[in-house]
Amino acid sequence: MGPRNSGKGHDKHNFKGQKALKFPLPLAMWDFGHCNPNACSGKRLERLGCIRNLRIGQKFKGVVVTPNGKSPVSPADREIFDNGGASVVECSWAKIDEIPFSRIGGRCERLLPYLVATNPINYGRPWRLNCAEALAACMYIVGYKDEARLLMENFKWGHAFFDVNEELLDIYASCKDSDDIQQKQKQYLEDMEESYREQRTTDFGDIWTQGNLNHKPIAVSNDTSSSSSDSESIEETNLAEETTNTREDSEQIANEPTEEDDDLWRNIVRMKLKA
Ligand SMILES: C[S@@+](CC[C@H](N)C(=O)[O-])C[C@H]1O[C@@H](n2cnc3c(N)ncnc32)[C@H](O)[C@@H]1O
Repeated sequence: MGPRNSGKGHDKHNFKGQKALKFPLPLAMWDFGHCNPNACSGKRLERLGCIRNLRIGQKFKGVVVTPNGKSPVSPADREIFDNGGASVVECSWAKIDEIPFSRIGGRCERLLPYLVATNPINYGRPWRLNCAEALAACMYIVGYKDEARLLMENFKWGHAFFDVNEELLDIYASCKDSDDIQQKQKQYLEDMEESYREQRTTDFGDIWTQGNLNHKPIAVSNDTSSSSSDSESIEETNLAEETTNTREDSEQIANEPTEEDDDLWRNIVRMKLKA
């Protein structure tokens, strides 16, 4: 489904001297061309006329959603968003080391708080959102909830992002600033970890009634087949392999857990998705 213009009051957001985009808020990206055009959410948004390209060396005056940020985006960034929109860095997670962060970015560089990817490549993986998810999360948190949903309507799996993250997104959107978000995020993660550990204790208690479970695989509910039937899906498997083979990049995102934690968190997410 193509983007709809959700209407009033957004004309002022179109960039001066730029062709009006087919999305009501100004979105932009630095595209490093790492990803297959058929599998890349940023390129898809570009094809649909929802996002514009930035040059390397060009700074962005709105909110820059980037692993190079130091604090999470929050409702306190609303004014900056209104003055310039939001941008992302379209690149492969595997090649994030190669990004010349000093030549891109802007004055408002932000991380995203804990959220779970639902795109077919990184489904169920915390922190590692694709460009469309990252822009939608930023819009939602600063208060453009309808526009965030509108953007994700361009992806077959887009609704899942809100199915999985809505509770958290609403918590973040109701925060005052990034400190508040960090506090709420910490509390949320601690609660989730605790309920996961409790659940595991219960499962362990039950284990004696289930015979030998050695090597029994964990039931994983991250089947992407149902969501990978759109045109982007053909190359996604390759990209997924590329991504999972380069886990050493995980420390690139300040809040991202270590590889051990990553497994823990994926299990927690699975538990939550099954609940
Ligand atoms: C690394 S690219 C991967 C793009 C992917 N190939 C796609 O199809 O969209 C994702 C971009 O989204 C933003 N992003 C995603 N998760 C983020 C997070 N946790 N914190 C900050 N930025 C994030 C960053 O701009 C990042 O460079």
